[in-house]
Amino acid sequence: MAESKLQATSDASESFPFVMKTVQMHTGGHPVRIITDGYPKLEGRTILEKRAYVRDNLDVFRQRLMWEPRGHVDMYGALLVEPDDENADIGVLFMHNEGYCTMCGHVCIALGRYAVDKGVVPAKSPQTELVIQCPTGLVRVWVDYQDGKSGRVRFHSVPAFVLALDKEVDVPNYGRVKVDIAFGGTFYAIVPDRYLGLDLRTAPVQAVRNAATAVTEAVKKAVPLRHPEHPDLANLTGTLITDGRDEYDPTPAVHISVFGDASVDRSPCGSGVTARVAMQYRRGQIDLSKERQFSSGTTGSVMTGRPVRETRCGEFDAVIVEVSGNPYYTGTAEFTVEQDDPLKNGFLA
Ligand SMILES: O=C(O)[C@H]1NCC[C@@H]1O
Repeated sequence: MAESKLQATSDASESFPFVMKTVQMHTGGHPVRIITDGYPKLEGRTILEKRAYVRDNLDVFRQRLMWEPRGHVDMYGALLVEPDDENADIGVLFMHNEGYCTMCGHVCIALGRYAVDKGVVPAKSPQTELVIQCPTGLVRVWVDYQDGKSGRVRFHSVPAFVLALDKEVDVPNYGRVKVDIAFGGTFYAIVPDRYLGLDLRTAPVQAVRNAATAVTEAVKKAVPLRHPEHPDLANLTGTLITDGRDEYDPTPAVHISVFGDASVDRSPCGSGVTARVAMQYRRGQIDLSKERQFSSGTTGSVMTGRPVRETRCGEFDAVIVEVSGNPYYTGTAEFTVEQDDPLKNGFLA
């Protein structure tokens, strides 16, 4: 398959000084560090097995690239892997400050553009279609392509569904709070800001980070998650604190996604947009084919979200959601790891 030339993995054993190479992009302000060289060869037949393998055997490589001094608490990475589904053009594992998310929309948007620019699929105007295999499943991607330049990207993720509406959870320091829990390739708790005594328009990001983290921890303790297809998909990635403006409106709805170990998304969070649209659709607040704008409360960057068709996921009524956004290149990097560096494997201060 054409993607093998993009693999970042090799049989080479680790020797120092160790070098890791990346291409850097961002979608809506959130970093996408695409690893192009320096990862050991992965084991595992399926993409979920490969995800488990890197988590259990190669986590130090994530720490070196996501944590300080090469990264930071809000860094995000993408490791390209051989897909195990013949319908996929490329496979990807996602990584952040804490581990390996099963779906990431802002990376799929950046990776769509990157894959077209690298010739994984032949570029076609006005748009080029490709399929990315993510741990959550196959994601269809369309990349605008005009006059030899790739641009805006939209994707259809796996079926999105609601697990719970208005679930009451005790959140230490915030009281009893009603949360929605929805799956947009991974699970999110969704809570309007006023339920937590916040106003997204004025709250300091640190206050949002703290409140969302408290909700995530409380939901993890109180609500058992399940996914009909695989137990590895039953993870709560984080919490979306929203402006509560879920009835359809042509102006952007705002939210902030806090995921992993209290990492704050600069983008509107593609999997979070998918989950929020699934929740809005279930509540009858948005119609099929009506597009809504979603703005990040951190940067003001915008993604669109649109329910496109109903489907099922096991016992759940589900919906396919289209999300779009703009990815940009920010550079390339070559990172060095020296053997005698006591902090060579990274840290979070
Ligand atoms: O866009 C997204 O879906 C992601 N952004 C960071 C956290 C999520 O994985």
